Amino acid sequence: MTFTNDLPKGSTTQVPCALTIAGTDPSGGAGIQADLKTFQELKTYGMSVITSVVAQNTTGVQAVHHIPIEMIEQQLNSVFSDMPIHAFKTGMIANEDIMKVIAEKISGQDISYVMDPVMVATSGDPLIAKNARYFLRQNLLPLTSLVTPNIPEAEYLTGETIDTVEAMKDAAVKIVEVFGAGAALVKGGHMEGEAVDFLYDGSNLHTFSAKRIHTKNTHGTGCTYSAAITAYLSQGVSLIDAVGKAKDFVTAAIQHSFSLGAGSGPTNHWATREESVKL
Ligand SMILES: Nc1ncnc2c1ncn2[C@@H]1O[C@H](COP(=O)(O)OP(=O)(O)OP(=O)(O)O)[C@@H](O)[C@H]1O
Ligand SMILES: Cc1ncc(COP(=O)(O)O)c(N)n1
Repeated sequence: MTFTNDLPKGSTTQVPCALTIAGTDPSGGAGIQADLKTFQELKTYGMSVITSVVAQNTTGVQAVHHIPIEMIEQQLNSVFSDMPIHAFKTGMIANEDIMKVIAEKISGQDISYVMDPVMVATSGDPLIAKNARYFLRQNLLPLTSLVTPNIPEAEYLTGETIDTVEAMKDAAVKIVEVFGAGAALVKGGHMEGEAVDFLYDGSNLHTFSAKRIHTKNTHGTGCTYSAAITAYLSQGVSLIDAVGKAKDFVTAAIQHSFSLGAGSGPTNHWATREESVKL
């Protein structure tokens, strides 16, 4: 893929560009902050549209403020009307009204769309309204190139209990074949043993496996993983290679994660740098 189209006036560099549409994390481990750190680390120009401001840290969520719908729409218009976007992702989309404005903006766009179907934070705090889950599945899921549910999210999307590797694979297939996602990556962070994820791309199942790292510092792993996939897609990397490279990125980020804060600490977004210092 080349990036000669739609470059902003005065731009001297051809650069892959990615957008995240998500909520914030002032403690810097998850949400928009994790996404932008990941884009930057992977040398993709990062942009963001904020859906909700979340007061949260490593111990949990303290408060949530949703950005008014008109302001979300304005942010989307600002970016989509002026900037090249080679891939985008969504994270926390808290309610149906926010989902609607995003769906309107992105339907018909021929750009890779990665959905992290964020429902509950690592801390257990809910991040989207329960009644909005159905809308997400019916209206946004069919617009995706890839959806990246963890086990509880895949259980919601499929309506099935997932407690085996076979059930994870079946869920990935069902999310594509029945609910219309472009592809589905069911993540095994919540299972025992190896950290195994299954990708169904509409034709084949692919397995991505890494050794489980024994750490409580996994705040933001889902955000970081989906942002890394989005960054690689923005660079024209194929879906399967993008997931494989992003898996290596998130595994290193967990391996070198930080024991910051009193709860589940953040991952290390610069862990794959050669000069990375293990703290
Ligand atoms: N302890 C771990 N060791 C190695 N890999 C892990 C570990 N925990 C999660 N992963 C991997 O990290 C990625 C994110 O998976 P996970 O299932 O945790 O997503 P998530 O639940 O959306 O993330 P989060 O914990 O941020 O909500 C997956 O590739 C998963 O296999
Ligand atoms: C704004 C926002 N989006 C997503 C997550 C999920 O991340 P995690 O499950 O790793 O806490 C989060 N905590 N905050």
